[in-house]
Amino acid sequence: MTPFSQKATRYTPFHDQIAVSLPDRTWPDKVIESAPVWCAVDLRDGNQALIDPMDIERKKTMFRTLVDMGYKEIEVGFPAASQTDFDFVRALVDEGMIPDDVTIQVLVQCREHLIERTFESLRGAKRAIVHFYNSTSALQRKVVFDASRDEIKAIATHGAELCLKYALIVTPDADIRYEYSPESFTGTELDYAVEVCNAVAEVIDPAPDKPLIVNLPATVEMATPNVYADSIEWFKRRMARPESMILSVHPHNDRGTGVAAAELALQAGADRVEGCLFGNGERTGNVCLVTLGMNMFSQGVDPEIDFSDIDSVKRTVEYCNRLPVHERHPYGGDLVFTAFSGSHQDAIKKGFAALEAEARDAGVPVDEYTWAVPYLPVDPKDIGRSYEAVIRVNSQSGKGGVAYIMHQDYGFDLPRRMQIEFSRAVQEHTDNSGREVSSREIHEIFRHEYHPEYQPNPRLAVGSCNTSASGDEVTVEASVTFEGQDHKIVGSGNGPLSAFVKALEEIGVRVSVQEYVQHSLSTGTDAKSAAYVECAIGDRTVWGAGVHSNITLATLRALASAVNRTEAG
Ligand SMILES: CC(=O)SCCNC(=O)CCNC(=O)[C@H](O)C(C)(C)COP(=O)(O)OP(=O)(O)OC[C@H]1O[C@@H](n2cnc3c(N)ncnc32)[C@H](O)[C@@H]1OP(=O)(O)O
Ligand SMILES: CC(C)C(=O)C(=O)O
Ligand SMILES: [Mg+2]
Repeated sequence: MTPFSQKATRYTPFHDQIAVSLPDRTWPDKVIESAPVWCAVDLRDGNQALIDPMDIERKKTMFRTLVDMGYKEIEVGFPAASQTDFDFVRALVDEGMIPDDVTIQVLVQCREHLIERTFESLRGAKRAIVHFYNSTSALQRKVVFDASRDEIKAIATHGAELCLKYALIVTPDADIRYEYSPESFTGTELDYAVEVCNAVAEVIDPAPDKPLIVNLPATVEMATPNVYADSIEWFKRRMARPESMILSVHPHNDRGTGVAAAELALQAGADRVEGCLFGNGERTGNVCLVTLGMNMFSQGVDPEIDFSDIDSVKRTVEYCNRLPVHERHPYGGDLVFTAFSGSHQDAIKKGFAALEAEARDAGVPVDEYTWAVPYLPVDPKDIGRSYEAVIRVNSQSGKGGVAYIMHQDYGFDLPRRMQIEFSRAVQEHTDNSGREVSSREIHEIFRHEYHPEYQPNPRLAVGSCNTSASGDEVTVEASVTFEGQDHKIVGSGNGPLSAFVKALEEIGVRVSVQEYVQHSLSTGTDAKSAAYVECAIGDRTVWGAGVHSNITLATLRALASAVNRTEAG
């Protein structure tokens, strides 16, 4: 059997098939500064690639979603192909579902009976784009049509003539515009593609106020996206009636670079882009309209499409297509705003804190302040997603992620060295389980580690306490249980904590406090306080935590929590 490494010799490099030479290209220096004309082809190209094509209810749902998002040109089907597609176009027209600022588009081959039926589907429509196509590629001319260049060009021009004919006969009162696609453009010699499109333009006779859309599909993506961009710029320079022609692109994603191809094509002068939500479509899909639009948004360019509730768009697309959107799909996937790894979590946590501080200093609401958080290209909230899933913890996570969850979900603002200590406890758990640990589980681990009432076999428990002050001196009287014995202990110091440390000496507990932090709990039961103490006890340094509505009791419990984390000595 031929080894895999030698099988590559079966494939012809693209540059040996199609010559694209544009040494004076200008597109690499261009920047996308405004939205193109978008055309959503989910209901045609997307639908023709589905395992189970959409039924009429699904089609209506998809159509409404596309309209609500702001798409103004929507390819709604191939009405001559099936009764379902025909009926759907009829339903859109008859039920008045097409808003005045939206134009439906229908696709048809350059064959008379199909063109006639297509116009029948549009009877009564106010306006539409009739999109006719034939393949022009060298390969298809040979194997599908067995026809010469001139014969293939004649299919296109005859298709254009038939469209004009049936528009007059069937839809004389409608505002019909035309789109022509030299299908398999990427496999077509460029000089020939321009010859065919200019010949079609000659027949259609477009005008600036009624332009012809010339759509150059990467029916199969065959080369790197810079080659597509070169071909678009090359073509645009040679369009016979540039003022009356709209240059449209229709990238597919066979090489996984559909988005890049569309973006470089826009730099190269394309005016319009056809694609599908979340990249549904033939084989590896059409170019993803969500990614393209959101890429613009993330560069400060208004895509003129509303992505403010991306989850609901995703749910609709999954319902209509009966295909899942991948968890890693740009912008919409479930995991794309989630960091599991420690250093990312640390940076995100610091980024959020810095953003909030800068917005506060500038007196600007944080959701209007210039976005800059590491690892998050856009603010998830701008597209209707929450911060809940931004940080998730598994064995790859570090203290930043654990601290973020403790703060975000439970209001605990753990001191830095305590974060390090606690994250070791969480890490031990994730290493043992080998899986992600939920926010609830992290809280549970925290309680077992630090809360005196949950700690296993606590040595020291604080019951009630009284404090009194005289001058600078504070006296604490506390009832405690230590290693099973109840005690009433008293001590004085310059604050309740040092007084309690002193009192504990009465029962032989020696503690040296290294750090003490307290704050009110900002979430949940607002009236409570949290206290954290770092203590040297014997030869160990450990943290303890306490929560109570009384700050002194929270502090004493924190100290007890630290004692409970050491062995009897
Ligand atoms: C790249 C794309 O996405 S293109 C769009 C593809 N989408 C679809 O095809 C979905 C809907 N299509 C269909 O349901 C069917 O193809 C129909 C109903 C339109 C036509 O069905 P049929 O006539 O039975 O068959 P089919 O599509 O195979 O037609 C093939 C014939 O049309 C010719 N043909 C194919 N495309 C075109 C075209 N665009 N213009 C003119 N002739 C064409 C072929 O050469 C072939 O001719 P032959 O029979 O003389 O060999
Ligand atoms: C019909 C055409 C535009 C098409 O879908 C393609 O070439 O991919
Ligand atoms: Mg296509």
